[in-house]
Amino acid sequence: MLALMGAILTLLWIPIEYYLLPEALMPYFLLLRCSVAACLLALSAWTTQPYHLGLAHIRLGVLILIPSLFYLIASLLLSHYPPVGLSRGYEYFPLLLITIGAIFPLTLSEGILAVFAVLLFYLVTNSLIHGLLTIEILNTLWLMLLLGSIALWTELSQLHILLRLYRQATRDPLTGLFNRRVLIEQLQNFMNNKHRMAVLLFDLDRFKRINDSYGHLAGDEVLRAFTKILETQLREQDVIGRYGGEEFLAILPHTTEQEAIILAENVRQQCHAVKVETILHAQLQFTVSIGVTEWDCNESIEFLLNRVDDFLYVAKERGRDCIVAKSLR
Ligand SMILES: Nc1nc2c(ncn2[C@@H]2O[C@H](COP(=O)(O)OP(=O)(O)OP(=O)(O)O)[C@@H](O)[C@H]2O)c(=O)[nH]1
Repeated sequence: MLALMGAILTLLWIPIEYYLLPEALMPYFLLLRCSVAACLLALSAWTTQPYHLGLAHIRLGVLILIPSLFYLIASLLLSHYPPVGLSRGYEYFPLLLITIGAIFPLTLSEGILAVFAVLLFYLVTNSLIHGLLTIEILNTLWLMLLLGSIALWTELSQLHILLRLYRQATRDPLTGLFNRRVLIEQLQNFMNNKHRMAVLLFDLDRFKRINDSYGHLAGDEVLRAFTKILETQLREQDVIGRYGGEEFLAILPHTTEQEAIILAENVRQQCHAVKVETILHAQLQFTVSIGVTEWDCNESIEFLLNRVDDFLYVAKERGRDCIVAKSLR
């Protein structure tokens, strides 16, 4: 969007330059502006789906590089003529460039890199024309650093807000695990990529009784304790989330049913070992029922989730605190 706006503004400035620039320079500036507009248009058309951080960095780099090169060439062309009103306008260009970063939610290192890239271009351009570090160059450098710091602060604030919003949209606030929406998205991603996987559905047993006997805060503590068990017993590549009230789902990529049963059994055993202390210092224990299934490459999410839910139901019917899978029925 920004590149498209830049392309349009670059072209719109041509009639103004036509009246203000020395006639001999006009063909060069016409060619320069058309080339810059074409590059910016190409950049605006270059979109990538899904979002790719590495490519986003390259696009931001190119977005800084195109106007910086434009500034360098325009300044060199104008340096052969006595300063006119228009060339004074070009002096503001690096200041404008350094503030552009403020539009993006950049990290500290990305922001500093962008500021230094523009500073470097400014220094190279002006030392080619005026020689190194005149008082005017130092003055502009100081202004650029000031604006760059403000841009950095804005970039970091934006990033902070975005990350907070992202967390709120994707995480369960009590446990910090992924929410149901992310779990479904992840399942769909694995299915689209035809990844072999196993799915585990956990349901804490008689959880209502825990709430009724010890209070909701104690119930919340149990949910957190179970989250810790899942995080320690499952592997780094596994996707864990809170599926509903006291239900949790885990997606285990590249895992067979047999391997998933072993991991589920570790979780079940660990629940026996953990004691949760309530605010009234009572020690309470809990158990979990688990449904385990493996994805059959041709089935839909609904089929997969219904099957694992059926297995969980059977586990409850069998008296709870057990695992049910196709091979264990
Ligand atoms: N403390 C607390 N309780 C919750 C939360 N979300 C859901 N619950 C409670 O979880 C309980 C679920 O109860 P049920 O669906 O009857 O299931 P259960 O008592 O675990 O019985 P079984 O699943 O058959 O073993 C309800 O009492 C909900 O109020 C939560 O975030 N915190």
